Amino acid sequence: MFNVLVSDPISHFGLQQLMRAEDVKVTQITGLSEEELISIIRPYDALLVRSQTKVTRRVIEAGVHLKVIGRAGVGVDNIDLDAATSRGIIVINAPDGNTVTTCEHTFAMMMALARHIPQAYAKTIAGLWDRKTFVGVELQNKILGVLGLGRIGIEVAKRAAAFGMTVIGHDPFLSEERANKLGIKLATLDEILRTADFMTVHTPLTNNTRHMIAKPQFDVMKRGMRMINCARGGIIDEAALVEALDEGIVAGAAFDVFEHEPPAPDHPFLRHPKMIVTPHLGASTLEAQENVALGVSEQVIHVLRHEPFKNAVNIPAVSTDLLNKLQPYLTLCEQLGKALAQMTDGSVREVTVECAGELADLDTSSLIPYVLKGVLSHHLGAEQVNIVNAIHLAKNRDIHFEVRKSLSTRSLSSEITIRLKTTIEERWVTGSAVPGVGERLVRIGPYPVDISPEGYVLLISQMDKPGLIGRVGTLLGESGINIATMQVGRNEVGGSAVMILKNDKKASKNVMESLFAIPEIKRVREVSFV
Ligand SMILES: NC(=O)C1=CN([C@@H]2O[C@H](COP(=O)(O)OP(=O)(O)OC[C@H]3O[C@@H](n4cnc5c(N)ncnc54)[C@H](O)[C@@H]3O)[C@@H](O)[C@H]2O)C=CC1
Ligand SMILES: O=C(O)C(=O)COP(=O)(O)O
Repeated sequence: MFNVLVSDPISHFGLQQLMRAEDVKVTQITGLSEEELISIIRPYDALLVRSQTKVTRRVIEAGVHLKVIGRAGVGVDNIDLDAATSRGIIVINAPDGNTVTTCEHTFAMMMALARHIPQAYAKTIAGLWDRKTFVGVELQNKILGVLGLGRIGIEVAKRAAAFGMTVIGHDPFLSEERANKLGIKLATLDEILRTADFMTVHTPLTNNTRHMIAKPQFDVMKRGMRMINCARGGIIDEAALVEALDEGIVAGAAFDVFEHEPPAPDHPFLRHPKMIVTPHLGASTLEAQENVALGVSEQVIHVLRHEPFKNAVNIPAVSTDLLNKLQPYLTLCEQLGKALAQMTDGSVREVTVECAGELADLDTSSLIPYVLKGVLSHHLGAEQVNIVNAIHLAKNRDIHFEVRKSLSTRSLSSEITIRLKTTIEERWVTGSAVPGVGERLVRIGPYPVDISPEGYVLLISQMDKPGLIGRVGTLLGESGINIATMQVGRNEVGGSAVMILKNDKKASKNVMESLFAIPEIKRVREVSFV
């Protein structure tokens, strides 16, 4: 049974997905302080949050059974991603469900700002009929600067065009071609600051975007600009904005988000006559809440059940098409890594993944976590390593890793060679995934083999001498070890040779020592794929 804790108000409709699952027990407790969350998190396998719960390093460390943190929404700045990644906890969000709803809120804010709707409403219901103070501006023929042209920014740009606005935008990841198609003129931040009549931000809050708009930016800004922030508090420096409002640089600002939420009662935004504010309502529509709760619940169940999942924010995203092509090689990579870790002495320094054949045409960088998982789990314990934290653990240990492409393939259409360099030696193994047959080890170092990576494999390096195979067979037989398959290879008659035996049982320490005591045997290793 998987225990799931829901610590923020999440749509019941979406949660039903979790509640109906026979192997999931859902507990919903909202409004917890950090200390309270720490005190109850221990038995939970999954934590589901929105933006209120701060999933700090301390919370993550107390959640010793956590496998996944689900964010029913987009922004994950309330979750310590480094802490989750280093603990191998998958963080999942629901990236699409909040797009339209936040875009529409941005427009609601932009229009309310242009026409002073909240201020006019307050006066009207107070019994005053003031038509002079609230003369607004039109959106038509104005320049809208959009900072961050991802899902929400692009939807905002599309709607702005329908209002007759000219849209200029800045996003390091939007190509000129795509921008042209969307009718957006790409601009630098400086150009936006100097020319836009309205500016709206739609970036995530990161170390790069924190205070992206601060005093130096207000200093060059077009006088009379109106600003909207329905993304995250902290992207625009709050104190600098208040100053710019007071100096008349900014004509008005509409904010849905604050650097600290909820803001203190004396926060200057709350009583500034040129500001309008909402309490982080961008995502708060029935439709969006159902969408994000459903989306994240589905993926959390997949993670818990070890089924394929999507929308993880701390694992590099791979397209479904690429993932389908790489799928047959994922287990192979882990097994090859596992084999090498058991075959080598010394501490691991370098791991290289060399792809040959058709694989060489693909982006195979996502194979790395699987190889590292195989290598590291031998040293650190299988429980400690997974594909989320494998890269992090390798980097922490100064293990260098890279993917190389090789254009040649000696036998099968696609092969993967993993090389492991340690402080004292370098070894390599090659494998392939054969349709209908599964994973195969096709070379150990230079020696061709054909082994399915399962069970126990004895690797013996010896001198090529008559009678040796018989002696090894007898020794294993007398120890009750059944040999499933045996392969031998040599460089030259009487030279160095290898013997690879696949056994049904693990060889004991005594057996290993007896084998090594045979004078012609130079090295014996057992690789366990169990
Ligand atoms: N007020 C609310 O309730 C909601 C707020 N949000 C906020 O909106 C943000 C954006 O959401 P989406 O559009 O779905 O995310 P997205 O990931 O699709 O788009 C973000 C865009 O910002 C761009 N970007 C990053 N750094 C930048 C920089 N320095 N300058 C310019 N562009 C930069 C990225 O390249 C990306 O295209 C979220 O991260 C979240 O913080 C999202 C949903 C609801
Ligand atoms: O999805 C996001 O990034 C949001 O900001 C929405 O936050 P919320 O789920 O409403 O607390």
